[in-house]
Amino acid sequence: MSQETTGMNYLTMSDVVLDDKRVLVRVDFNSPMDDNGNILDDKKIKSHLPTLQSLEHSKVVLLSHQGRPGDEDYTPLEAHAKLATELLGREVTYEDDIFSSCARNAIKSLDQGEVLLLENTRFNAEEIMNRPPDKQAKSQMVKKLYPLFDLFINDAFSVSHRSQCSVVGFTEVLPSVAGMLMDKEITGLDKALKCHEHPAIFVLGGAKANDSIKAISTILKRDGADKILTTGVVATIFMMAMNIDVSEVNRKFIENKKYIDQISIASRLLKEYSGKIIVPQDVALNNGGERQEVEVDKIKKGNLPIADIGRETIENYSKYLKEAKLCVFHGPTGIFELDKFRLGTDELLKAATQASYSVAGGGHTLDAIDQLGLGSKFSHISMGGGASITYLSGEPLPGITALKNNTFRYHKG
Ligand SMILES: Nc1ncnc2c1ncn2[C@@H]1O[C@H](COP(=O)(O)OP(=O)(O)O)[C@@H](O)[C@H]1O
Ligand SMILES: O=C(OP(=O)(O)O)[C@H](O)COP(=O)(O)O
Repeated sequence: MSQETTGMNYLTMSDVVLDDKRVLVRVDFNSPMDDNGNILDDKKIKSHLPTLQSLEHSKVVLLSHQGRPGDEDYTPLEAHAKLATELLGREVTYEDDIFSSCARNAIKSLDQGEVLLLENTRFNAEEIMNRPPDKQAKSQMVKKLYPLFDLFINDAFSVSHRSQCSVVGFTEVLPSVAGMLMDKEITGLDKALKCHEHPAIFVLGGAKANDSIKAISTILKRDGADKILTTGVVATIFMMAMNIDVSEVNRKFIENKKYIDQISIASRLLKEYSGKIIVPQDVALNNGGERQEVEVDKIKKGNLPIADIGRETIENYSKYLKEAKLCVFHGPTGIFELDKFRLGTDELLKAATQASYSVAGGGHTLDAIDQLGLGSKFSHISMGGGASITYLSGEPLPGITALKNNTFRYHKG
């Protein structure tokens, strides 16, 4: 049983018999993809190898999502099965459905040691309706699949902040345990959660700004950070909350991302926690592919997209990070995929490693860390961006709560 800090515990793979069992594993293979459907980075898939290697005498079925409906990286999982086959050194068969009779027959005919990857869970409409576990247990996916298994393993920490069918539904109806990656993530992040040394600095950027803004609210409520340094799309929203004119193109960007409602939340947070949330003083605009640095009150002039934080901000934020005892870094500071706009991400990642305990999370963030060769310099690297900051905000993650509740339901003795 885990030694997790927050009271109730969950079981791990070493608490149960795995050999000969029919095991359903929720993994998170969601990876950066190029326009041709190729996987750009194998870290997410690799991170599950310890769990999959421990299941070599079980009949294993994997569930994962990839992207979000409407996004360009919302793809089938065929490429993921191929890459998993290479990485695992054993065949991972791909089934292009989730719970049709074809998929169920393929599951039933699995032999010991075989691994089958089902289709992208988000191809099923019920998956992305965030609902409580008891409701998710009544979804078609759960009802059709669960009778075919003896055990459910949640190894997908990085999506456990979502109350989605494949994350919380099976724990209602099957004995369930945490996978090895899940357990490692919780252990690493608990050290940061228990670190009461100050200053504690969070650098929050990237594109999933609603997750970050929700976490900022919870972090500041529990006095969990001395400063929140905003970057990326999160910073654009806070600038708008401060009535900085970010120009039409950036306003449209926020609108298209459906983040307009986040502006008033950001405005409330700025008032409520005065001095805690820091907003860039300058940014780098994308002027025909070139880096054009301007003070934030000059953004309105050019109607050009914000693509990174500026040099003055980098310098200012680096000063905070030099003093930090705890640093949590989530999300690139800009469009780091373009060489001209990766300066902020590179410099702040380097500065973040100087903290006594440093945590970084999120697929793109880890990609940037890899490119800099900084992986070993962080105290804990989390596969989940949104999940890790939610965890560090002190808010329970539905996927982990579901595992804990399962312990009491199925393993009382
Ligand atoms: N100012 C910005 N405008 C548009 N996109 C941005 C900006 N800053 C960062 N991004 C984009 O955010 C993406 C990563 O965000 P996110 O998925 O939240 O990070 P992670 O995968 O590390 O959790 C990157 O593709 C990056 O180009
Ligand atoms: O990559 C993920 O999250 P992250 O970008 O916060 O690290 C997870 O796969 C969750 O994906 P989601 O944010 O579409 O639910």
